[in-house]
Amino acid sequence: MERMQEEGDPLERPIPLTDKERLMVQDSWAKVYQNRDDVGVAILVRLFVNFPSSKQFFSQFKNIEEPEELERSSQLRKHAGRVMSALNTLVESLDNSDKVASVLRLVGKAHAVRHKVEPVYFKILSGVILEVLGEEFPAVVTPEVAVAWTKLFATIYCSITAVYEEVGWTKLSTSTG
Ligand code: HEM
Repeated sequence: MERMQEEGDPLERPIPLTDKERLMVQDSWAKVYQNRDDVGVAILVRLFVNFPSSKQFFSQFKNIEEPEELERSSQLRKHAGRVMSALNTLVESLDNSDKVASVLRLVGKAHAVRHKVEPVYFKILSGVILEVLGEEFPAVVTPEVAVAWTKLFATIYCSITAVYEEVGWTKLSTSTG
């Protein structure tokens, strides 16, 4: 019975990071964060190009398809900065579970209550981040480092969905799974 829980989507399995994995996440992030503007925009453009339904929440570019035009959108660039900055706070605070919980609470609450974003998009975004980081920083984001990041994203996703449940999120659509 218990083994059942170990199967399934790794992005939905919240296993705590080991000390070594925390360091791997922090070391790799330091290199990524040096290029935060470009990386953040590349991640979000990839999200919106590969998963066009994720654009529906953004008034200013929900009807834009051209990657170059998406890249220029100030609303996209602003959100990219916010995502990178929140991730930076989380990575810097891996030893402080209260801080991690409070950041995720704020992010979860705002996206559920104000932006009405289906929680599945957080999982989709995590997959896109892993993909872009692996491509852009192959020497840094080795398979072992990617496993550590996957564990962090699973923790983030589970905390976010817990907040969604707490605020009484009800699914509006079935089109995104
Ligand atoms: C790690 C993941 C994410 C982080 C850290 C994050 C962070 C933020 C922050 C800090 C804000 C601005 C403050 C606020 O209104 O609460 C924001 C706004 C917003 N986020 Fe996210 N976000 C994430 C993922 C997503 C995803 C996956 C979507 C949808 C696909 C999304 C859609 C939005 C929208 C629509 C806004 C409002 C944009 C605006 O008013 O211009 N976010 N996000």
